[in-house]
Amino acid sequence: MRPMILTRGLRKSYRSGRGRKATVVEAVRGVDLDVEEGEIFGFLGPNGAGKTTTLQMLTTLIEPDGGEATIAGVDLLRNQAEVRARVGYVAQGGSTWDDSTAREELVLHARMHGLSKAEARRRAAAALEAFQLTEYADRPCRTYSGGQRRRVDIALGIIHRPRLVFLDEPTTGLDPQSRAHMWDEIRRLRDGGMTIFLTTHYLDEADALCDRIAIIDNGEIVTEGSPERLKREITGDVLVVGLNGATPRPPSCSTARRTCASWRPTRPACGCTWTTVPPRSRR
Ligand SMILES: Nc1ncnc2c1ncn2[C@@H]1O[C@H](COP(=O)(O)OP(=O)(O)OP(=O)(O)O)[C@@H](O)[C@H]1O
Repeated sequence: MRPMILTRGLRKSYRSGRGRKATVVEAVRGVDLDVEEGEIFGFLGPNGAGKTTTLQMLTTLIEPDGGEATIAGVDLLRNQAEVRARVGYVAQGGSTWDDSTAREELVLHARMHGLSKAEARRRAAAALEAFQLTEYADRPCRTYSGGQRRRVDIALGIIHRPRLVFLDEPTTGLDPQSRAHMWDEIRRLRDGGMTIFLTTHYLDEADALCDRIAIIDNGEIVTEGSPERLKREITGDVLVVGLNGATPRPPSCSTARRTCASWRPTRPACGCTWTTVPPRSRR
């Protein structure tokens, strides 16, 4: 197996404001990742953990402050154009226009990747077929259901047939049936030879879908491994990862850091499912 993503010490801080009022957020604090070719790799963590920032660095949308990365065999810092050509990226917010049809969007994206008109049309038709969208292909995107629109987003992200695709929360907002369909689509991409790196808030999604998972909190990877291994090893009371979009802050813990020994697995009032994982240092 070849590494598809390899990062060492990847870092990113954001500075807002000026002078004495300036604040710095260390969004990603030295992340090491090893993702093998052909894997579905899940990147899990609560709100504000650093998932999107990491994803945006890996897809060249923002520049790291430090560290190294090789993406699909290309040096991220030295050859961003080649990285972009080799990867697909499906953002959280989606990328379709309300008034365009799925077919128009797909043809346009294929053209932007340098394909001829005829080839772009062929690719669009094949993608519509593969994502079971042919029936709706010529209707404006505003008329699609959430699940259909998400399928169009993914078809757009891979129209240039990349070896590696990044999916930012691909199932957020979908109902359980549409989520299950989306999982099937993602597995099908992997079975076709693509490597998938996805972010998610949902532990059940990571468990059902991913070959391996890394959990990030407060800008650092706190644990990684296969879902089976993590489930076997999760015994600690040290870090609580909030699911369903909530950042967990147990009321008894004023520091809300994983060094705080008072953290215990609980079910908070917001109804989130929480889980506990040990930090790297205690594994
Ligand atoms: N442009 C920005 N300027 C300042 N701070 C930012 C910026 N983007 C992100 N941050 C901060 O960086 C940290 C990490 O944010 P990021 O969006 O990477 O987290 P996330 O894990 O993707 O969260 P979510 O699950 O809510 O999407 C957060 O504290 C966030 O407020």
